[in-house]
Amino acid sequence: MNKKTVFKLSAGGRLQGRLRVPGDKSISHRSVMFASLAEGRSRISGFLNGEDCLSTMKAFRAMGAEVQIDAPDRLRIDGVGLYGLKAPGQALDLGNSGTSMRLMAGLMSGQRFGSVLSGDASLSRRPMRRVVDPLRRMGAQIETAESGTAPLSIGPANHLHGIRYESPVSSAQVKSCLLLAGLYAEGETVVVEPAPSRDHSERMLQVFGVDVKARPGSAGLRGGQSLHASDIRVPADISSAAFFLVAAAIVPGSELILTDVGINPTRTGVIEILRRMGADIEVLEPREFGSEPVADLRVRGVGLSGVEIGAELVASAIDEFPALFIAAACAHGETVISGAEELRVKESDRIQAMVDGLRVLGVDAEARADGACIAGVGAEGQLGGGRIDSLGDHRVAMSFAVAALRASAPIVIDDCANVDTSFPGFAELAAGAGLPITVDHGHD
Ligand SMILES: O=C(O)C1=C[C@@H](OP(=O)(O)O)[C@@H](O)[C@H](O)C1
Ligand SMILES: C=C(OP(=O)(O)O)C(=O)O
Repeated sequence: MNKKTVFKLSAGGRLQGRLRVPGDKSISHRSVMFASLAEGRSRISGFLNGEDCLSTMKAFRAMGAEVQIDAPDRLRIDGVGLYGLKAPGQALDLGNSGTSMRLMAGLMSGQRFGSVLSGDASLSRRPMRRVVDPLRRMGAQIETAESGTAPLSIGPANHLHGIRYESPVSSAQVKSCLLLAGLYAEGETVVVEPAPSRDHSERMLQVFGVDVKARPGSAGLRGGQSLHASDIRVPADISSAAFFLVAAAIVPGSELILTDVGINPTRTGVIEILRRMGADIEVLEPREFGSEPVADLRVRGVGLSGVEIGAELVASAIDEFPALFIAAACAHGETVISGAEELRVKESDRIQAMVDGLRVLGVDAEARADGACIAGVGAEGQLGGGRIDSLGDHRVAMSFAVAALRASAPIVIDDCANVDTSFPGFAELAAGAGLPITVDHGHD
């Protein structure tokens, strides 16, 4: 019997309405981490009550941070101060969450006690040398499995010293990891990246009173600075909104308004790419939630055209590519994606997973080392139906759910339980807006 969660979609449909997707995952993780390290009480609203952020929350509770859940999206955190965390009794299990593991690798490297960070099968395949190597250069005692993967064993901090690190990858996880270690290091820690990655850590650390020198493509701080409690209002996650942007954009006649969406410029590549494809997206009432810009987004369905997406747009849309593969499959003409090799080391190999799934739906798609080439069916054409393996990757699962709007036959998607890591309630919210989805949770 199938024990896994399956999404079942009938073909066709059109989305309409006004909705708010859950809180930003990156900002929610950081809110728990920084509030736990701060002195005083912080209140978080709009928190993403998804499995990944709950893994972070449980880890900090295990180290003595007082986290009260006032409502699923409201937390009250009594921080323990920069040196107040306690040794956890056991390994910290970070589930499916790369962000938790990489950021905490930096933080734990600065503690006076040792720790072990572990994760599920997918997280245990993901590369960790990108954080371990620079952390060792800072003086951290940290070991990986032979393949450079989790579990990570981190020894008690001896003496960390700041470094200037030119990262070969654009990664907010690497940058944030080193900044967190840098809080415990002597001198300054500076990270320079080939292209700017999301800057939520820099913005939020400043809110908590840390002097961070941030410029597009680099960030630095001096060690020993303490954090002061602050209230955080988390915007709706543009990475979750992306499924709805694509869902409305690929079906002429649809119209959606997505409210309170974070539009930090390091995250808005998906809007830029969809607009280049011809999508009608309006940014309404731009405003701020603390240090993060937000707006309502109105999207209307019109015909899309294929485009070339190069390396310069990859970092600002990194998690939105699975959804963009679906937009490309529905567009008129060819879409060529390059410079996106990072997609191969996410929860799944997202280039292969998306190309394989599109082929099941009859789309002419080819995987390349650093991207893909997708021949779209155009506004008049249709995708086929079929059975797709999401490989347990939340974003692959949600992307193929959206594809059903343009399919000629039902789509069944296997292994969808991990949608709860980033977007709890996706199926219900999408069904309410008109996506013909039902969920089969399987049986034990
Ligand atoms: O810092 C973060 O919160 C994240 C950074 C990105 O990863 P990389 O830093 O590996 O690009 C992104 O894919 C992930 O979902 C969240
Ligand atoms: C890559 C992702 O997350 P993480 O790296 O935190 O697992 C994601 O959410 O798409």
